[in-house]
Amino acid sequence: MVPGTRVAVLGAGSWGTTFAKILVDGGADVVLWARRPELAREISEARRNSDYLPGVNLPVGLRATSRLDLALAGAEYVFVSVPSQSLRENLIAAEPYLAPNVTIVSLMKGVERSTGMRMSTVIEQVLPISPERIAAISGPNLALEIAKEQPTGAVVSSSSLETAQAVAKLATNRYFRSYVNTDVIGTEFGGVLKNLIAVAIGIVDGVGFGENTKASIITRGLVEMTDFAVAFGAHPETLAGLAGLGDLIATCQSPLSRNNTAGRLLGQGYSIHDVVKQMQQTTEGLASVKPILELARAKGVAMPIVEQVRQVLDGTLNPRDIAPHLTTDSSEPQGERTIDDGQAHGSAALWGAFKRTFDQLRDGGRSSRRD
Ligand SMILES: NC(=O)c1ccc[n+]([C@@H]2O[C@H](COP(=O)([O-])OP(=O)(O)OC[C@H]3O[C@@H](n4cnc5c(N)ncnc54)[C@H](O)[C@@H]3O)[C@@H](O)[C@H]2O)c1
Ligand SMILES: O=P(O)(O)OC[C@H](O)CO
Repeated sequence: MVPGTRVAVLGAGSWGTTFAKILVDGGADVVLWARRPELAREISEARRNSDYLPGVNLPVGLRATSRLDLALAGAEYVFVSVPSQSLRENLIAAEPYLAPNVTIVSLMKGVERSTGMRMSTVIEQVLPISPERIAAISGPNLALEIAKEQPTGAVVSSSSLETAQAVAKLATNRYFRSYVNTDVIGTEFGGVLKNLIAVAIGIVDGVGFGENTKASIITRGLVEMTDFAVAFGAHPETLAGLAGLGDLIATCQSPLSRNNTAGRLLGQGYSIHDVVKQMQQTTEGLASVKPILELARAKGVAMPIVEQVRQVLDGTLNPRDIAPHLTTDSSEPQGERTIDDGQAHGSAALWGAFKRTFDQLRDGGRSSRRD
C-alpha cells in the first residue's frame, strides 16, 4: 500500500467507525461518512463515537463528515458499512461522486431482502464498475473488541486476486490481519449464514439450554452453511475458514453479537416485535432468514435449523422445541454427514483448513496469504 492512500468509509455505526480506525492505523488517509452531522462532529472533534463504541478513543488522523461528496472526493477505495437493506439507495446517492477506477469494498453481512442478492452483486448491479474492482471482507470481527485493538483476522475476497491483495494491504495493521481469497460467494454467504445460526444459539441460550445443545447447533449449523454456500458455487474450504467457522464461533459465543442477543430475547419469550424495538443496532440475521430460506428451497438445500429460527420468529414454534429436531424431522436414524456427503473431499477440505492455520501460525503473520 502507498502510505496515505485516500480512502472513504460510508457508514459511521459500530463497524464502519471501527473499520475506519483499522485503515487509519494501517496508514491510509481516511474520511468517514456519517449520516448525522452531529455524529460526524463528535468523531472529528471529540475523537469519539459514544453511541456505538463507548470508551474507545479514535485516531487523530481520522476525519469525518456528513457530506457524501466531500467523503468521496478523490477516494481510490470506498468501504461500505451501512445496513444491507439500505445499500442500494446509498450506492445510488454515492455514484455521482465516485472517482473513475474506484474500488468498492463491502463490509456488510446481509442479503437484500427483496431480491436475495449478496452485497457485492448489488454493487455490481447498481454501479458501472467491473467485478474485478469489487471486494468483500468477512471474518470473526466483533467491532468493539477490534476497536479496543484486540488482535483478529479477516478475509478479503474479490474475483481479482490483485484487488483482494491491494485491499488486504490497506486493511492490515498491528492488531488486524487480512488474508485473501477469490471465493466471493463463500466469503459473503459465510457472513450472512453465521448470523442465522447465532440467532438459533441465542434462542436456546435464552431458553436456558446448555453447552451440548449449543455445540450441536453450531456443528450442524456449519453443515447447513456449507451445503447452502456450495450449492451456490462456493468452495467448502471457505466455510471452514475465518469467514465461516471462525465467524460462526465468534458470533455464537459472544454477548456482543446483536444476532445472538436478538435470539436470546426471543428465547426468553419476547415477541419479534418487542425484539426489533429493543435492538438499537443493525441485526442482519432477522432480515436474512426469509430470503435465505427461499434461496435454499430454489436449490433444494435442507436448512432445518434456519427453518426453525423462522418458525420462532413467526411465533409458530415454541423456542423450547427448537433443539429436539435439530437435523431432520424424520424419525429414521440418519448418517451424521458433515461436509459433503461423506466423500473424501470433505475430510481433505478440513485437513487443508487445519494445515493452513498451522502454516499461518508458523509464519508468524508476516505476509498476506490465502485464508
Ligand atoms: N458491528 C460489528 O461487529 C460488525 C462486524 C462485521 C460486519 N458488520 C456488518 O456491518 C454492517 C453495518 O453494521 P454495524 O454494526 O455498523 O451497524 P450499526 O447499527 O452499528 O450502524 C449502522 C449505521 O448505518 C446508519 N444507517 C442506518 N440506516 C441507514 C441508511 N438508510 N442509510 C445510511 N446509513 C444508515 C446508522 O445511522 C449507523 O450509523 C452490517 O451488515 C453488519 O452485519 C458488523
Ligand atoms: O453483532 P453481530 O451479530 O452483527 O455480529 C458482528 C460480526 O459480524 C461478528 O463477526
